[in-house]
Amino acid sequence: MNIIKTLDQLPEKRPVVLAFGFFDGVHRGHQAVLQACLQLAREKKAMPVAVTFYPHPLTVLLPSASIQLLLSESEKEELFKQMGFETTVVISPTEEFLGQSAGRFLQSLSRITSLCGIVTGENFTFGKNAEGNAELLNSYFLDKGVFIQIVKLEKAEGGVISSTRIRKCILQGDVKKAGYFLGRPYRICGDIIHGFRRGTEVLGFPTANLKPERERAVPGDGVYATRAFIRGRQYPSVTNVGTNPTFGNKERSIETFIFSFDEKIYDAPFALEWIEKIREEKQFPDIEALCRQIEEDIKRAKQILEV
Ligand SMILES: Cc1cc2nc3c(=O)[nH]c(=O)nc-3n(C[C@H](O)[C@H](O)[C@H](O)COP(=O)(O)O)c2cc1C
Ligand SMILES: Nc1ncnc2c1ncn2[C@@H]1O[C@H](COP(=O)(O)OP(=O)(O)OP(=O)(O)O)[C@@H](O)[C@H]1O
Repeated sequence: MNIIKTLDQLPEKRPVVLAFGFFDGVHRGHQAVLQACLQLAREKKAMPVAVTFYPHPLTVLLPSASIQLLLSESEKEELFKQMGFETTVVISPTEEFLGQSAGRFLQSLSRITSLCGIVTGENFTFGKNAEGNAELLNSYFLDKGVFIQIVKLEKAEGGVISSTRIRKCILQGDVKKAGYFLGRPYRICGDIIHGFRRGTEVLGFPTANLKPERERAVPGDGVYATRAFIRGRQYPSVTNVGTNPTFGNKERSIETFIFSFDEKIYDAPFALEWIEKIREEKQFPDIEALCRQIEEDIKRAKQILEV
């Protein structure tokens, strides 16, 4: 994947079709925009380019805001690549960039000599206070030889699919619905860290403790059917998110019990796919009651994962 940092660095000789957005999650709505960009580029014999941002514009305008993202920068680029994009522009948005008027942004686009098409969704906005919209983009380029394609909004379950809506589902534990809106299960990559070793020594259910990236959306507390990915292989598993009230931990942890697995995995890259919530995390009166419940959780996870 060829990553460039500004629109000025786009090739001057080869025509380009751009798709604009933050694209967090690369959900089904984003996929419609990106597919339309690939298709238009094929028709125009042009290079399709996804134009995105990092960090999230909100955190630039409001540094105290914390946003819980659905993808890391590299995961988003990998998804663009899998769809067929060879080049991505990742703009680091400054306050000045975000504060420019819609008119100035349009002028800067019209200076790209190789620009032959732009694709966005119906709800795309740009410029200070989101004053520019898809309609303005269309009217501005009407007589400038740049084809503007506005993609209809992808909807599901009574509303428009959006990154914000998917983040809410995940925080509320509805990872099944999040996966439906994303078009694939929600996935978190991260390092394995050491827990208190109670899982192995007290309960008989050893767990891999996942430490996700700092800005990552983590499903709400509860027990989930999950799939773990280690060294390119996938394993059915069950994951508890929470503070382990039975033991009164202070910190929230993400602990995965992988079925039929007894390797040491501290240094291996680890990823977890979240399939469906099983139950809330609870305080148990004793360790035996917790263990009995974990046995039930494993049975239910196996049903959900069909293993
Ligand atoms: C499937 C599963 C379900 C769990 N459910 C609960 C729960 O409801 N309440 C709780 O206090 N701890 C629960 N735990 C967490 C255990 O308390 C935890 O695995 C144990 O404290 C080991 O922690 P350690 O890895 O830090 O040693 C669950 C663990 C697993 C694997
Ligand atoms: N449901 C959708 N259907 C079609 N296009 C969409 C949809 N949602 C977003 N888009 C388009 O995808 C591009 C990226 O949008 P953006 O990153 O703002 O996503 P979003 O899901 O709307 O995010 P947020 O929830 O943060 O507003 C834009 O061109 C936008 O118009």
